[in-house]
Amino acid sequence: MSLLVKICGLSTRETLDVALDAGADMVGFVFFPPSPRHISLEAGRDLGRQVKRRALKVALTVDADDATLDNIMDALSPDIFQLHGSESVARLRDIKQKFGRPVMKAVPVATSADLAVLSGYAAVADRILFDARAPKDATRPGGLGAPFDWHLLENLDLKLPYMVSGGLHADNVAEALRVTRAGGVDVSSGVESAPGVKDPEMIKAFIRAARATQDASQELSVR
Ligand SMILES: O=C(O)c1ccccc1N[C@@H]1O[C@H](COP(=O)(O)O)[C@@H](O)[C@H]1O
Repeated sequence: MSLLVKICGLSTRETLDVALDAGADMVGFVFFPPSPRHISLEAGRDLGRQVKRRALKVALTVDADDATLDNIMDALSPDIFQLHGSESVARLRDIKQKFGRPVMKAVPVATSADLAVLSGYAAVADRILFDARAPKDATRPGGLGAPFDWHLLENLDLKLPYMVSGGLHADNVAEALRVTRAGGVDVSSGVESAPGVKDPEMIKAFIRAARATQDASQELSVR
């Protein structure tokens, strides 16, 4: 299966176009006011229209209530929800049933004990996103540009598709993919010149570097 590349935290028409033109499979929009990448519903509506099915639209939320998700559905009509808070298995089931969209559950990772939650989520999530666990005093649970120890996923036996994120950038994405064997990668800080400010050249370099790992593995398999 081909590698999924997600560029998250897009907030301008210009950088969204750069990500789409460079071949992002998923474009993420953050609906979480404490984040420097938070966008309004109106911006979500506008950016969502611009996507025109060139990539999957991902709505990132953190422990959002039904009213918030309803508003996001109306504005962005996301293809998938990225649930980046402490949403329970029951809440995932509830969201899927109420909103009829697949869900990608972010699982914070710092030690192997953090993987214990997988058996519960695997029964209901459509995809798992492994992200670095944020420090206790962080203002947000992700988007901090910090990696986790990818070797914790080395012996992972998960039937669901999964992606990795946390501190990825053009120079380490190949190694992250090699170690984790993930089917996708997600980046925010690693393609920014400052928190919330996406950099077109960094977006292009990230997508190029991720795709290069795919080309290399295809080359190996035809030999
Ligand atoms: O981007 C944010 O501000 C954010 C806020 C709240 C939860 C998650 C957030 N971002 C996600 O975190 C990971 C890692 O990001 P980074 O590349 O280390 O900056 C990624 O999945 C973002 O989508």
